[in-house]
Amino acid sequence: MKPRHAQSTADSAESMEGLVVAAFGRHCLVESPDGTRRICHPRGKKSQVVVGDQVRWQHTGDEGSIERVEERRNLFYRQDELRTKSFAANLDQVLVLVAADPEFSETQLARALIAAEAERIDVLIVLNKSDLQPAFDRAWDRLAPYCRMGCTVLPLRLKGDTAAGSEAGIDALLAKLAGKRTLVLGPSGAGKSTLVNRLVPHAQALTGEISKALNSGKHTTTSTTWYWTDAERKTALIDSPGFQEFGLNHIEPMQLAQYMPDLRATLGHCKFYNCTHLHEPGCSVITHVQGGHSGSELTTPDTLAISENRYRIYRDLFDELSNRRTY
Ligand SMILES: Nc1nc2c(ncn2[C@@H]2O[C@H](COP(=O)(O)OP(=O)(O)OP(=O)(O)O)[C@@H](O)[C@H]2O)c(=O)[nH]1
Ligand SMILES: [Zn+2]
Repeated sequence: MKPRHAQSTADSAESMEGLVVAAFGRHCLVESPDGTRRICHPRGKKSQVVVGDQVRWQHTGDEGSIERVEERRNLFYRQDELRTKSFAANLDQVLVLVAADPEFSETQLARALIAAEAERIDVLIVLNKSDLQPAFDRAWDRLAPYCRMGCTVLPLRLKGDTAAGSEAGIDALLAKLAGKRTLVLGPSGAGKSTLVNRLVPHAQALTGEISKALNSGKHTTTSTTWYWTDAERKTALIDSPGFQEFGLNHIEPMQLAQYMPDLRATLGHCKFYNCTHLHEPGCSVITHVQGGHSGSELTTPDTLAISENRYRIYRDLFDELSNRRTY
């Protein structure tokens, strides 16, 4: 089930507003508009809060009890056969950080972008380690289809071996983040911790404090954390693990092409209204796949070209989602 709108019956006049900035099991940390933070517990067994939720809460001694979760603008989540994992709610954008090295998985990237599209959340792709050549240029070329389909793709260098290799691209990135709530995802080794530490002073200390408060001193390496990058608390980075194993069980296979902007641009002209775009004759998607699956020879450059890799990802995902087990 998709926990889009968890609500309890109580809505007392004494309740106060707050923002969920960390969640772990049945505890969460709620920040008041004045910046103070307090451990709260959701009331009722079913109500579930996620980082980014706006809530109404009441004092219960030193802690608080969550009375109500406000309706979510969006909820970014993944779902595999066994469970649903919510990353965060009410996001302005998802930033996928990949690097020239280690080589990133395009399938993983595509999955995260599809999950964002399905919730109508903007995406931003950042390619880190521009100091590493020729790996960087190769990775940049692999991202060309993403630029073509309308994603913003930014180059970045957070570190380098030489003096000349100090940071670059950070200003352009900051401009994209300003005033927004951005979930940061990325494969291990891409530089996610380096980025968070660069943009959030004292991030490590803060994470330590949160773990201690929520998890009685143990390290919660698997939880999602909210950071303000500015004293005014206008720009937020939400750091979350879980880029690997990005399950899309919540996506209907027949909807999949709608969530892939390059495929979506070619929709509406297939011969069959219920075309799966896998093998049907007269399929407008297949016509635009680079490498010519349709056999049709286009004489002018195809502005709607779909890369072979992107189409392969579509086919594999369609197959996976059609064969998923439902409970
Ligand atoms: N050459 C180069 N190395 C970088 C750059 N940015 C980060 N690194 C290095 O890449 C390595 C991985 O960075 P981390 O920030 O630990 O990566 P991470 O994504 O948090 O990875 P996990 O901790 O495994 O999740 C570190 O050794 C960083 O110093 C860069 O722009 N260029
Ligand atoms: Zn089709």
